[in-house]
Amino acid sequence: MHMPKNIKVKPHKLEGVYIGNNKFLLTKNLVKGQKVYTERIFKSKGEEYREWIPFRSKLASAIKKGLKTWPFKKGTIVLYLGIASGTTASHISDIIGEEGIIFGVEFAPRVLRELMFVAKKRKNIVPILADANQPETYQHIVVQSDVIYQDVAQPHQVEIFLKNLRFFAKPNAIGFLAVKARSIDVTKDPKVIFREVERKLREAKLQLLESIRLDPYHKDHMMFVVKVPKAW
Ligand SMILES: C[S@@+](CC[C@H](N)C(=O)[O-])C[C@H]1O[C@@H](n2cnc3c(N)ncnc32)[C@H](O)[C@@H]1O
Repeated sequence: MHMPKNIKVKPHKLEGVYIGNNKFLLTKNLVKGQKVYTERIFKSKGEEYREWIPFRSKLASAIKKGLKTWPFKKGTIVLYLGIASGTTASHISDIIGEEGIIFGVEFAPRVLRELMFVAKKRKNIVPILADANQPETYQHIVVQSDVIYQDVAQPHQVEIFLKNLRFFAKPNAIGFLAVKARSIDVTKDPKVIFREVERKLREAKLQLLESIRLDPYHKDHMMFVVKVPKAW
C-alpha cells in the first residue's frame, strides 16, 4: 500500500477545514485509509487528512475564494441535492462526523450506485434515489435540516432550491446554491443569469449572505449563500 506522506497541517479559520504546508485544503479523514476520488492522503501527528480539491468541489472552490458563512460542525444535519458520487459530500462527512447526517438526493441511478460504496463506509451519508424537484417523494426520509446544499445544474434550479427549503429548512438554516449559468441558459451572459437568481432569492424573502464567483475553478459558476429567516 502507498504510504501517505507526512506534512505540516494547521487549522483553517473554518471549523473542520485544515491547510497543509503545501497550501492544500484538507479535511480529517473519517474513514482511515480510504480515499473517495482522486484526492491524496497525508499524515500529520498521527492523524490522516484528505486533500480537498477545489477543481473537483464547488464548496472547496468557494472556500478558496473567501467563503465566510460556515454552518458545518460536528453533528450538523445536511440535505444535499445533487450529491452525485459523493466527492464534496465526503468532505462534509469528514467535518460533521458520526454525530451528523447527510441526506443525499440524486436522480441518476448509475451515479447513486457509486455513492452506495462511499455510504457503506461513511455511516453519516444516507443515499436517496429521487428527483430533487419532487421533495414530497422523500419527505418521509429527510428530517428538518441545518443546511440545504444544492448542486444540480438544472434550468429550474432556483425553484427546486426554494421548494426544498420550504419542506426541510429549520428556522435560521443556511442554504448553499451552486449555480451553473450555462445550465439555466447557454445564450445569456452569466452576469445576467446571476442577477436574475439573486432577484428570485430576494423575492422569496431569503437573506442573501454571500455570492461568490467560482472561477477559475469552475467556469461561469456562482455560489449563493442564504439564510432562512426564523419565521418564513
Ligand atoms: C454537478 S453534479 C454534482 C457534483 C457534486 N455536488 C459534488 O460536488 O460532488 C450534479 C448532479 O446533480 C444530479 N441531478 C441533476 N438534476 C437532479 C434532480 N432534479 N434531482 C436529483 N439529482 C439531480 C446529476 O445527476 C448530477 O449527479
